[in-house]
Amino acid sequence: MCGIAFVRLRKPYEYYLEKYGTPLYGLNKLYWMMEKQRNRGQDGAGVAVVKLDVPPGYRYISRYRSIDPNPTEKIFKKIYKRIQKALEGYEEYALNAQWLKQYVPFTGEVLLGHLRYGTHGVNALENCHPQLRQNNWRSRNLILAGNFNMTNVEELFNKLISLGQHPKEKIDTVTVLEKIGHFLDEENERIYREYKGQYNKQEMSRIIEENIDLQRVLQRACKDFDGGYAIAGITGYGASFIARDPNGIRPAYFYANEEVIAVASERPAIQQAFGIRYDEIEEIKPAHALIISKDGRFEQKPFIAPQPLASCSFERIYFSRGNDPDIYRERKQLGMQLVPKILEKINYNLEETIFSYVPNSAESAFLGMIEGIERRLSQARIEAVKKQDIEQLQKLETQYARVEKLVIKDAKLRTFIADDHSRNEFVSSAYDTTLGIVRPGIDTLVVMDDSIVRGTTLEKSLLRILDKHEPKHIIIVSSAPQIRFPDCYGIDMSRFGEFVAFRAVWALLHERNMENLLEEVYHQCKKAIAQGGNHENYVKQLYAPFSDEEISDKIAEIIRPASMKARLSVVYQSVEGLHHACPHHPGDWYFTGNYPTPGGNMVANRALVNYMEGKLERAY
Ligand SMILES: O=P(O)(O)OC[C@H]1O[C@H](OP(=O)(O)OP(=O)(O)O)[C@H](O)[C@@H]1O
Ligand SMILES: NC(=O)CC[C@H](N)C(=O)O
Repeated sequence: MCGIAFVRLRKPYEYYLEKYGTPLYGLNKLYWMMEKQRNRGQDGAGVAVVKLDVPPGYRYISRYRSIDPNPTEKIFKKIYKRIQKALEGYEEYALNAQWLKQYVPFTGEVLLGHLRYGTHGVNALENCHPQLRQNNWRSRNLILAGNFNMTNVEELFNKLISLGQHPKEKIDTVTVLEKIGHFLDEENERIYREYKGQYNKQEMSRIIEENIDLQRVLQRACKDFDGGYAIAGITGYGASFIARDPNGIRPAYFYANEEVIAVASERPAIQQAFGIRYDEIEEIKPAHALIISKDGRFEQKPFIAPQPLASCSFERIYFSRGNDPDIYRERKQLGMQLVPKILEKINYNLEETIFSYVPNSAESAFLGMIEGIERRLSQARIEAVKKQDIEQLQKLETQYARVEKLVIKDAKLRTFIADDHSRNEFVSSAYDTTLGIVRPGIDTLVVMDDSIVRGTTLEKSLLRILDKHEPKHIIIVSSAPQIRFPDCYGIDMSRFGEFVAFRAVWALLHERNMENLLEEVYHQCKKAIAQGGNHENYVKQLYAPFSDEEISDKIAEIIRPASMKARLSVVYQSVEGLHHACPHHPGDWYFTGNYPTPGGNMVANRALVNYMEGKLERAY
């Protein structure tokens, strides 16, 4: 998913030194926003700072990146230490803007931070953002960091080659950087040609910087992008942009006052760093870029034709921080609306049921579920009073939802976004439980989780732990619907073999001797890939013959550890339920296979072919 954090100081640098008494004002805000977005990426982080109007001969771009287990902390420690060291013996200049900007790194007005959750390329330092495209002409420098994933990297890569470029790697970060960089170069040339003869070469640099049209650069650079993106870029002279994809798949928010412009992938990061109200934060409109000129003026400008809204609902269910007030309410609603299904599963027997949840992102959905149960109980009491049904009233008087904290998560990190190599081991050691609470052989456990993707968290850890309580029945409730299809817009879920829902369908197809459907779909997908162009998502046909319940039951069979004694059921959210709870984030391709871009269908088709042919590579 990746997280972006951006700060633009709109006033002269000395203003902040005077007002806040420190050269670290912008950096501290950036640090805060990055810390509050650590949920978005654990593979690495990076920070780049651009200083405005530094004389030639002095560095004006500083950048640190890290793939340390605590990368943000590591980077900022290093930055602060570096600044402190530069000031040693020169303490009297600590608030001298001109001196700081000439001699101390990271003392600039335009700051960009990034937390990486890699979807293309390995978890190496060189793949961390911000990425730099350097040049001796200041206006040709480009610094880029983004939350994005492109489905058509191959095509974009080939286009770069046809332009005569020689890209150093075939990953989307490089392709995106080179693509935008190329059109920034062309924009430089366009202006040069326009003013040629009117100014000398040195003056020309200023003229170019004054006239660069970033909207035009983005219009030309992004037109072939097929993917989800929120991309932040800074030019060497300080003008910057944050561009959001035409479907609004990836999130981006901003806040501006007379001192700063701040951008982040999530609202709580901005709200907390600046101590403001939520209604002061705006969403960057899909298909628009927030363009900030060198002098600090800003405007949202369209750069691509808008497409139907498909904002990622998985952001709401799991990815984003749960303390965004809207997300909090949506998650509660997701949990609340599962109550009828759950009550049915436990035969309305609250006395012998314990409710709990998997920390952390499922907590709000769990609270919603409990609120839903309490509401139903109070409704039932009101009805019993109305009917003067004393017996029912007496029964209801002692009924309540038995809530216990059964699962404890020791690890601070998120298991889902841990890299593939360490994930299994990490999952098995991440959770612990509180024994001695459940009545063996009597109680049923209802445990809320936000998502079941690979099912490894349940299979390798939670079910084993929960079964130690010797409950009669364990019901795992997922606040998200079944994850059936790959994501190709920023979440690293690109192989069918990773989805427990797909493994379930695979098993069902074989059990019912439907291998011919599998063969047929495989050939359709293969043909589509060979033909290229726009195709439908043929893989949907594999899910079509089965009901949600059939797939859920098969999932329960698959994730059930061999040693487990309790009965096991899995209850999922429906897709309609998801849309009801999160009406403004209709993107649901991982649940439905309805991709908002043609490249998405191709990714699903390719992922199936890869699976059938035993290829483990990503499908984009
Ligand atoms: O089915 P799986 O593929 O195994 O993954 C799903 C699990 O991973 C996530 O937890 P995570 O530890 O990432 O995050 P959290 O603590 O923020 O909820 C999610 O909340 C599920 O519990
Ligand atoms: N999750 C993301 O947004 C990833 C960004 C980019 N595709 C990378 O792999 O680094």
